Amino acid sequence: MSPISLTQFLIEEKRAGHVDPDLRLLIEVVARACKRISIAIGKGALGGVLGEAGTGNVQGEAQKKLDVLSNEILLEANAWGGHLAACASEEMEEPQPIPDAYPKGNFLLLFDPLDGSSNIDVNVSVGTIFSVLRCPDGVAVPTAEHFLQPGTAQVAAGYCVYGPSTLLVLTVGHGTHVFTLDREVGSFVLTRRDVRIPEETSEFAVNASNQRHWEAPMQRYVADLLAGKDGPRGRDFNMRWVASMVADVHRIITRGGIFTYPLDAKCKAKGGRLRLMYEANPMALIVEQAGGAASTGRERLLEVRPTALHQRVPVFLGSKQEVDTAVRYHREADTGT
Ligand SMILES: O=P(O)(O)OC[C@H]1O[C@](O)(COP(=O)(O)O)[C@@H](O)[C@@H]1O
Ligand SMILES: [Mg+2]
Ligand SMILES: [Mg+2]
Repeated sequence: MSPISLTQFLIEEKRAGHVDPDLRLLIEVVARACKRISIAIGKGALGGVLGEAGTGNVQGEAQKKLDVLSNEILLEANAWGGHLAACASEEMEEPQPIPDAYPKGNFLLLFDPLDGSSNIDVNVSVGTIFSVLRCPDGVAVPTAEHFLQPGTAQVAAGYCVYGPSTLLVLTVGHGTHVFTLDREVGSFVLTRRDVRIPEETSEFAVNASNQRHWEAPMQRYVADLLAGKDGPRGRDFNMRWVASMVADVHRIITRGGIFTYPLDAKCKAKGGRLRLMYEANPMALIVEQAGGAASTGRERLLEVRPTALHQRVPVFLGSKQEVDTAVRYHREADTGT
């Protein structure tokens, strides 16, 4: 069968009633922006895009030049698009409404323009994560409160991973699909349709350097993984940690596994490390649509009621049985059973 492009795939999805015409065009605009980011990243030091920007963001983090550049590329591309009412980003304190001079649409776009920032200067895979919501009816100038919708309200979610090849992973609520950027042609081509994550896994991803700060159930859960076949799990587990969520999640989309950034004493006051609206929620929808599961350790991630645009949450996602197991450890600790 001849490969189909992202455009052809989205036309098929539109015909199937899975996406409306405006959402189809919005996804194409985001994909084109990711292609531009991929080109900028590919230039590396030659393009002067490595290193610090010298500015900070609402998270209190030092911004990398590529954090700022990727944010600008996404804002500019979407300002023109005509499918949005407003954008929100990890790199901006408040949402950015589409300027009056530009055509507007009915969607709200959230993004983490550059995920895995700590890996930019060491040439390790990084990415872009995005989530699409509907703008509530009758709202001309959306503010942060209009974005505070649970993950179940997402109409589309995706990430682009900038690695040896550039991949776009997308769901519009009917399965999860992988597209590869054909750099010669300059377009994304469908390379895996309807991905399924294996239910069981022997691979886990966590920043183990935080271990002493973890809660008791997390300590016990990882101790049993490390005990391997000599412990209660009865088999050996392997560990991976890229420290780019997009790369760690893409490995799970490809061959299974569990990714976790749990609550720990260091990030407890903030509610977690990873951001709900433009990291956890889009990844949770992508993973669930591929047959996996996503939880905070105590509730289904997609059902978390958002209270703030940049709020953080604990994250457990990936192979269903393993996420269920991690949740069971937390439930047992919380209920004393
Ligand atoms: O540095 P740590 O503690 O390993 O955390 C790594 C995590 O932080 C992140 O880099 C946070 O995302 P940003 O790079 O977009 O801020 C995730 O991609 C990754 O999973
Ligand atoms: Mg991120
Ligand atoms: Mg980021």
